[in-house]
Amino acid sequence: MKVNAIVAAAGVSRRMGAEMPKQFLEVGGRPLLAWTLEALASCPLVEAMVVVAPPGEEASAQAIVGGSSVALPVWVVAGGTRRQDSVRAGLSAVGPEWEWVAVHDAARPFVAAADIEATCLLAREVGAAVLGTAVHDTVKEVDEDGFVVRTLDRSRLLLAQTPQVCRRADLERALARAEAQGLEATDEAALLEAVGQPVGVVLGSRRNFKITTPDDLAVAEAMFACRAG
Ligand SMILES: Nc1ccn([C@@H]2O[C@H](COP(=O)(O)OP(=O)(O)OP(=O)(O)O)[C@@H](O)[C@H]2O)c(=O)n1
Ligand SMILES: C[C@](O)(CO)[C@H](O)COP(=O)(O)O
Repeated sequence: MKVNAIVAAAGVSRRMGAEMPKQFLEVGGRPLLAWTLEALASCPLVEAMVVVAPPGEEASAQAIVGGSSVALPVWVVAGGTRRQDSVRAGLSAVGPEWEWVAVHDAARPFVAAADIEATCLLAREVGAAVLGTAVHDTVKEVDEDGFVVRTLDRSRLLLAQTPQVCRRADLERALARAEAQGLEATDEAALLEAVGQPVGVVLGSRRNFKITTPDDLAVAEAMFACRAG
């Protein structure tokens, strides 16, 4: 099995509120995107990557690729307004010789090679797979006035992470269907579910959290400092 990883790195980082998109911020002394590319490249099944950059920032992304230790073929393309637009742009740069793609967030630099591999292998077995974690807190449904309505059964809930792995052709079909039906989704699994594709689950680690807010960035700094020390 050989996998082409589509790295979604075209977001604007509204919740981070920094002076530049978070994927270009220095964390642990290097751009966040560099850590993520190297984490993906550490999985032997990943044999190429497509980095989806904010439109107009392709050169910055290319410079980060060049400054990383990644020795795989890497293409850089411009993304779109929504995550699914960016993934679609990335997918269009993946040639038909690639049967399998793994979509991964640039904002998840701590993904483990073993978890990427397990997600890819489950996808090969069942058609598609997503990495995620169980819910570790009690989950409440709340009404618009801020009062608790009920406590949900969390035993069947999954916090979806990336990578999310499937056949190139299935993702293309799911994205095209979403476009035709005006469906918006925050991850690939939701698009695949909508076309009836079963999606298996690999339970991974909370270390693979998505750097979303300034608090997350502080946690990431501490984790990189531990790794270096
Ligand atoms: N149009 C978009 C939106 C998001 N992403 C990517 O998808 C990943 C997960 O998205 P998120 O963390 O929500 O990033 P942003 O969209 O940048 O953040 P925010 O929602 O706070 O603006 C990120 O690596 C981000 O760069 C993307 O490639 N293209
Ligand atoms: C794909 C994702 O990382 C899974 O958790 C997530 O959905 C990305 O976007 P979000 O807007 O932060 O939900």
